[in-house]
Amino acid sequence: MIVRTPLVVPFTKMNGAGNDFVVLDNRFLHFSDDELAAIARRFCPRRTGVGADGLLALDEPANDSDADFRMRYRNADGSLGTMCGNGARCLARFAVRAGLGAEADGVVHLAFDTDGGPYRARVEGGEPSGPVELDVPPPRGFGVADISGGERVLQIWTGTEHAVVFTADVETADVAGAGPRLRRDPAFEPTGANVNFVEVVETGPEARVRARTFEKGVEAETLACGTGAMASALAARLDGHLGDAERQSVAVEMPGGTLIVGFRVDGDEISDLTLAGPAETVYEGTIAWLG
Ligand SMILES: N[C@H](CCC[C@H](N)C(=O)O)C(=O)O
Repeated sequence: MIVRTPLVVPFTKMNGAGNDFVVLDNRFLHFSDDELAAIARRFCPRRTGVGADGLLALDEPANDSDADFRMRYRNADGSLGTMCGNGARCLARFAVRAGLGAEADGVVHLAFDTDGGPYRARVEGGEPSGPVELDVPPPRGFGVADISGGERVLQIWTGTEHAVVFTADVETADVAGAGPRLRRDPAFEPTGANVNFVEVVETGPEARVRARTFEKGVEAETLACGTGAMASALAARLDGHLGDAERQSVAVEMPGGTLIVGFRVDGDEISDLTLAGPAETVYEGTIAWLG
């Protein structure tokens, strides 16, 4: 009989507005991309694993980067997510607990690299929860997607691919039906897209929308999606639903909580994009990894 001893791996369970993650300090674990994908597939399932929408790994930054850390993200099915807005907010809080960043007036400032570009975070003091705000690189590729069925769907890249569908009532939107269909539409090949259903509730400089997101890689609706909240807010503004304020704030109400998206608009140029919302540590544990 072959007896193998599992590697005991410490992890932290975190969530941002109910979008939940298994978080590893990979500076000491050195898991490869393939290993992180396999760990996500093994431990993200809710009945046979820890239960999470994705896996976050905190890594050393590249040698030529002066960031505090590098974020790596895997969806629950092991696929790569180039960026995860809620995950980034959680990993920033995790990094502060690991002693990274510089404090000024009770706020810790961090810079980190992701597969979707360089980010900055401001983490407000206190544990285990509190607001974390991100400075986000500008979005790309806003436009009407060329969907096979001919329905009107917008697309925008906010660190990862997003589709946006406007609806009069987000409660009754067909997230479980239209979500997986649009997610695999040829218009979004080769990566596929996360699909956001968005209802505009209040217009103006301090606007409010309700949104629900079907996430690729989780292949289900999640309780909140940070890059999806930004996609929803930006598409609502750029598609003409919110007005013409130069400085735009949008409260994006998702099933698990509210995320605040801010940006500046000059014609169709977007700058100073921010994403803020809660990030919470729930528990610490160990997982037994047999490789
Ligand atoms: N929940 C994440 C998005 C994960 C993106 C992922 N599902 C993908 O694009 O593969 C967020 O807060 O932004």
